[in-house]
Amino acid sequence: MKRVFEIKNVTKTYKKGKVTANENISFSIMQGEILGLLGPNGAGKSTLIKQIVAHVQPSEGKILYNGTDVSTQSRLVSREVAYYAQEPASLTSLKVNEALYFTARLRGMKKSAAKEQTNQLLEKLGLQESGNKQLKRLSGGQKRLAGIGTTLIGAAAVLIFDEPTNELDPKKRRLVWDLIQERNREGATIILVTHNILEAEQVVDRVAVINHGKLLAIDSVSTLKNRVDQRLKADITLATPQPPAMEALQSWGQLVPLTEHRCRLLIEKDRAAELLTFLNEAQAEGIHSYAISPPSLEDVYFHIDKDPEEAEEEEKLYANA
Ligand SMILES: Nc1ncnc2c1ncn2[C@@H]1O[C@H](COP(=O)(O)OP(=O)(O)OP(=O)(O)O)[C@@H](O)[C@H]1O
Repeated sequence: MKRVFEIKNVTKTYKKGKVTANENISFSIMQGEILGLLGPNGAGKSTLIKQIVAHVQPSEGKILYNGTDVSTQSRLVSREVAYYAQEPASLTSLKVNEALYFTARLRGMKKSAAKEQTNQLLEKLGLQESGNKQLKRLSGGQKRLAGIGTTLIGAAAVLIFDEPTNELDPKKRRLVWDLIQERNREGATIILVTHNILEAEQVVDRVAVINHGKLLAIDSVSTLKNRVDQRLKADITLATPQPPAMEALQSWGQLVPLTEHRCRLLIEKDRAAELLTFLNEAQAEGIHSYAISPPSLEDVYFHIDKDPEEAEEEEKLYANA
């Protein structure tokens, strides 16, 4: 598979070296993939993206786009790589339809095609009524949708989305993920910066986890999941503290008390069916409700991103259970 971007030993510091936003990061972004960039606030994700789109220069290292340094081809990158920052200062005085249309033109579309795609996207995103409004006059969610429109418009080879579904209602979230996946199926490479691990898990091929400016892991979702505890989690809500069923629960696997009314049972996969039967029968004995889930990308994230103190605390908790 072809490497679209190669990030090579990138370090970015601010404030004369006092703040290290990215530290010696190296990885490649492959053509046609959906790569999720995960990490907590201040981890260094936006800094990395700004360097990928050549808005900011690395302090050390370099970034190649199709084999050539991005800093020597920033015009080409801005044509081929669609990125809408979370709070773009420059576009907010434009009307929504102007922002879409001009972006399409900047990406090399002919006037008539740009107009047509602007109208199509306004309709798809449910923004027809807002087409003539200035971006700064839109609600938070509408602004986000307009930003997604400016990323989707044209035929960019790479699309970068920063928290695309923030502030969106559930229907619009679904719509946005569908549109992103549609562009990916058409061949676009997608980079997705997000905190929303649960939603990202549905769409990403690979995940890069960043914290404190460092790349902590990069791999496919399934490989990363293999790094965490493979047991199923049964999260159980108790009708009363210490109900009669509690003793029996302990014989099923590792039982971790969470609160007075909640506990987590970790069981081997092959016992799930039996456990379901038991839980249904045990409801009369003080089990209020339950949910059984396999390892998730969220587990992976917490596993990778755990600081040593937290890890020790958790180990103790599980050891005492
Ligand atoms: N222009 C700047 N000048 C000084 N420090 C900066 C600058 N931009 C970012 N930083 C610092 O670099 C670090 C990484 O910031 P960055 O915005 O890349 O994080 P992020 O992962 O995108 O966070 P978030 O999820 O909150 O958007 C932070 O400590 C931030 O304060």
